Amino acid sequence: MAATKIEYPLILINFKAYAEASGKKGLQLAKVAEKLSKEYGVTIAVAPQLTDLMFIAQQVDIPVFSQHVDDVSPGSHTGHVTLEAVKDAGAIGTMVNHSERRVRADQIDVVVKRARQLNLVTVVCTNTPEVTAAMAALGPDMVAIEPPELIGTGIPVSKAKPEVVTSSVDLVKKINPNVKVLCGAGITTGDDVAAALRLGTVGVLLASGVVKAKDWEKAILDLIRPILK
Ligand SMILES: O=C[C@H](O)COP(=O)(O)O
Repeated sequence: MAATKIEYPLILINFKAYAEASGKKGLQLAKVAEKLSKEYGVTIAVAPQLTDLMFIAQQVDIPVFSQHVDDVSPGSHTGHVTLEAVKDAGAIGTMVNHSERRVRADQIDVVVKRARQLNLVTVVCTNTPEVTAAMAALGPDMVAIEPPELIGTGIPVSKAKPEVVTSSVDLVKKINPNVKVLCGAGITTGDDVAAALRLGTVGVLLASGVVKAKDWEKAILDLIRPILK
């Protein structure tokens, strides 16, 4: 049964649509994350592929997020993903507006408000400090600043564009200090995570650095090194 509470710092691993983390392989990766999370007392959450959401949420005791959700209520909406379905699947919450799955600001607003009513945690992805500020005004639990040009490059935002992260953190503090800030794009090593935390974030959102690693356990162990309790 997936965990129902988030503690920070947070390492959120997005499985995207990578073949390496699809179906049973996705479950194996989530199990590795769960094992290391328990062993080292670090919060590691996963965002599996939507088709695997319930399958994985039922079998791991770490927070599980949906990668995306639509702004529709249950009903006549073929091919859409509702917040209710994500909750039924056992997810703690959802990401929304990932740069690979953008949605309109008015739709994000609906998702954030409805998610709050359903006690689901929201992570709104953003691309610039200005957009981060605008999204923080909607009151999600977290925003995740990710310059799209660094995604999947292995060049960490926390080192390559620290000013983007610090400006986002500063703006969010002014606009809605309750909103927590993650950063992502190119995060691969523990040093990248340490840099992200030094810049004022509460954690990272990452994908390829773990999903595409030859040895998942080694990759995650390196990532959590700076936050071991
Ligand atoms: O959701 C994750 C982000 O898009 C970062 O992806 P990445 O870690 O492969 O650069």
